[in-house]
Amino acid sequence: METVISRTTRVGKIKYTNAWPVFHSFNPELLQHSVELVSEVPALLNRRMLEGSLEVSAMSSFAYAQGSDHFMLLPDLSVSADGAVQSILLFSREPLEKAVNGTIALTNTSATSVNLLKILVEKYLKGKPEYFTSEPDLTEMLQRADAGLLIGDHAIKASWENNGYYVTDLGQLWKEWTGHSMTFAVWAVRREAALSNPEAISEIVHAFHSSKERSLKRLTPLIDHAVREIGGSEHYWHGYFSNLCYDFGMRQQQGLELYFKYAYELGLLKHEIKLQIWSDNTLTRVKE
Ligand SMILES: C=C(O[C@@H]1C=C(C(=O)O)C=C[C@H]1O)C(=O)O
Repeated sequence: METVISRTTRVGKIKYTNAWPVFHSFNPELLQHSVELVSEVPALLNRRMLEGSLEVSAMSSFAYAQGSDHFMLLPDLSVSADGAVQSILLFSREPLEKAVNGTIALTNTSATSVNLLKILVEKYLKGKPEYFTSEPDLTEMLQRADAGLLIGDHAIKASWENNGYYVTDLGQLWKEWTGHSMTFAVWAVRREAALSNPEAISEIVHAFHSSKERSLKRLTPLIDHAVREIGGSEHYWHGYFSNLCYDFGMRQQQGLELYFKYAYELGLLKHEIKLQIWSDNTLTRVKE
């Protein structure tokens, strides 16, 4: 674990399209404080946040919970879905009821969704599969397993292929079972950075909020970029970005708290989680 807190704030960016609206207009060069942007899949950002080599990051909500003593959540930022999400998908050779008693390959890029799958399988579907972790390659996964879990752009691309697999959207299944929204990613700051560099964190939070607002007001630049970089149609991406929710209000918090409760009950999390949200005011109080 690093103990030196550099004055440059290292900020992690999820490199999947689902997080683009918060990052699209987030330009470190326009900020007064020094910011270095690190673009990676969620599992790597999670590891770096937990070991302390990033100060701020979008990360798997499950990984936030694992290290919640060290983190505060940044307000009103998340990647959530109230129902189908379109990019957290279980592909199976057999219908779901059968697949959940076979072998399931789990992408090594995720933390939230692999544990969401375990919760759904164990508590809702009453399955007893064997799991193994794999690179996010569906063909390889299904050579060894009955089903494979993909997230992000890997899931999106696989959903476009006419591969004949059964496809289960975990956001939809969660909603069907619990009636709740599901939060896959949150934005967090390490506590020591929030205390030692409050002005930088405040500037970064405001920059995220204005990027999000700008993107959602005008999706066209993001849609064009996604079509160029990933493929698919404008119609697809318009639907995808409009369907996801980037807020972290009561509805999202309640869904996430339920997910953490179930994860704790199954022993996937070692302790119960109380959401702690950063604000300019809290910091003023802490400093007094
Ligand atoms: C909506 C998504 O949410 C992602 C899922 C994550 C996870 O499972 O750990 C982490 C970050 C999110 O960006 C997605 O990847 O499609």
